[in-house]
Amino acid sequence: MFQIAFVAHDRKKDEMVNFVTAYEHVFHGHKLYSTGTTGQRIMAQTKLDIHRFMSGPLGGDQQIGALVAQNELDLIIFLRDPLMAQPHEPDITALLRICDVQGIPVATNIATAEILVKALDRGDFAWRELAHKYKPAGEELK
Ligand SMILES: O=C(CO)COP(=O)(O)O
Repeated sequence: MFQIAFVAHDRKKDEMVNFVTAYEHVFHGHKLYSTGTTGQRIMAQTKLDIHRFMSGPLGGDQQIGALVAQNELDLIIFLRDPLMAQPHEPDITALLRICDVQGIPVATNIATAEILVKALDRGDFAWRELAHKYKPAGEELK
């Protein structure tokens, strides 16, 4: 079981719902998280149980970033809108940065999301179990 987060900007929410619906069988059985509205939309369309954080502009990206900082997320599907400025742009940048700090797979478009979910289905995320085991949260203090 892995921990997976879904985040989608408004003009990407339909795409996210369609994507998660298509791969519902893969996501089933994992621990799922999302920002507020994204999770609401996915749960209305699927049978998945998702722990919803706050809406992105109200701090949801930061809450998901906190899980990443603690090495508690294994995959993030973050369908960003590259053509629309967001009021919480610094939060978005911070979330992507902390994913790079921790080396967490994050898909920011549907093509990458497809590849990662197929990898998840194939069992290619087993290395994350080792990451949990050998890199406990807070080990590397600077
Ligand atoms: O703004 C978001 C991510 O930056 C998404 O938030 P919602 O899922 O609440 O719309």
